[in-house]
Amino acid sequence: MSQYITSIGYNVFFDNTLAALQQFVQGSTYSKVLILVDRHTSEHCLPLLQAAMPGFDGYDIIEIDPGEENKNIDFCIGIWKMMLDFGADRQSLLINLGGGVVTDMGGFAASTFKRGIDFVQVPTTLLSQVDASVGGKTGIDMDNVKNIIGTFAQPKAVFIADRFLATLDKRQLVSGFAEVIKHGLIADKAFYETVKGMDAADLSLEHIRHSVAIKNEVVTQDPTEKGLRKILNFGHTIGHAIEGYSLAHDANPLLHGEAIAVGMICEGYLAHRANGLAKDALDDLIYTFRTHFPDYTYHAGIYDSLIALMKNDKKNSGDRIGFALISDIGRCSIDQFVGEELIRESLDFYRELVG
Ligand SMILES: NC(=O)c1ccc[n+]([C@@H]2O[C@H](COP(=O)([O-])OP(=O)(O)OC[C@H]3O[C@@H](n4cnc5c(N)ncnc54)[C@H](O)[C@@H]3O)[C@@H](O)[C@H]2O)c1
Ligand SMILES: O=C(O)C(=O)C[C@@H](O)[C@H](O)[C@H](O)COP(=O)(O)O
Ligand SMILES: [Zn+2]
Repeated sequence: MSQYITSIGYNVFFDNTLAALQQFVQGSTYSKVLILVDRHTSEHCLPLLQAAMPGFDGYDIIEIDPGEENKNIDFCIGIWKMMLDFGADRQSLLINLGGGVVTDMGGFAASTFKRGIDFVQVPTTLLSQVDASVGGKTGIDMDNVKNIIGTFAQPKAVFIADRFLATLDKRQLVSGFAEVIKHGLIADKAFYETVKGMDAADLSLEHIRHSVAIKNEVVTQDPTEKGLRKILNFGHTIGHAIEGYSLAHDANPLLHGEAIAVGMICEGYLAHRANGLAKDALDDLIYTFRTHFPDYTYHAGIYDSLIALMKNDKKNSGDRIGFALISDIGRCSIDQFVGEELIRESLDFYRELVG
């Protein structure tokens, strides 16, 4: 296995990762090093990082509460304030040690603090290792709209160590599996066929590396999502709306990957109705997601709220709601605009499917 993948001006390390991080930090001339963690990564991941950098204690820790509900401007202000309190300057480095919430919000905080300081991503969930830490999308949510404020800002490096996954609970692991399956569905049929029947816990570092390689192939060609990169958003127009809605209304809200899995079934239906996806491919996709993910039950009364959330999707054009839709397993089309009636039909389709 190659030691690293080169992305948009930085490397994604997979091998001897924490040693590579140590080399990066201790070989650098940063005036200050700050580490952003949430409460869980502070407990489970920070000790591994500290052990990998023996004798190095020249850093300050910023700790936030965990969870998507905290990926917002209030917590971001908290991060900026802590950076100020610790005396961070333009030559400082922020290490984001955590899942996608920490890497997205930490990347955003770093990319805007004093007009931008360096940051590196040390992803600690499956989801952030296969997807969120790579490609430079950073951001926060607002009013249940996902990632509506953000930047494209590339990290200086990404350090992926699968040993962090040992403390991740099963539900979180499976959530990340949704993005692994997505990468197969949009661009690599053989990979989809390989992983679709696997248990998320059996994914190896090589599967993680392959998943990153698929994403990297896309983002290096289109870093700021002018075209091709939109394929990475398959399942997200409806999935993000469901995630935002669930976050606001459910006692135990869906995780990102769980919502995207529902979104990929609904958008799979749209792909079948409007983009030539064969019925047997749709059935296969449905079987795969329903094998791995819990059903989500909702009633038709929420459709207006979901459509209102979809109207904020970044792929929209004017008043048209934009989608990336697969046309076959491993092939995906961008700039598919679908009318509200068919979107509602896809929501009905899922609702009837799960009874
Ligand atoms: N920027 C991108 O390209 C991109 C891609 C996909 C998803 N995302 C974003 O990522 C976020 C979801 O990320 P996530 O699924 O990693 O969620 P998360 O960051 O909320 O982490 C999930 C939970 O696991 C805990 N945790 C993290 N690492 C742990 C470990 N090693 N051991 C024990 N507990 C650990 C966290 O504290 C949290 O409670 C969403 O906000 C989504 O929008 C961004
Ligand atoms: O990297 C991308 O591009 C993606 O779309 C990856 C998605 O899995 C991820 O959830 C991303 O955060 C969605 O971005 P958004 O632009 O739809 O908010
Ligand atoms: Zn996603």
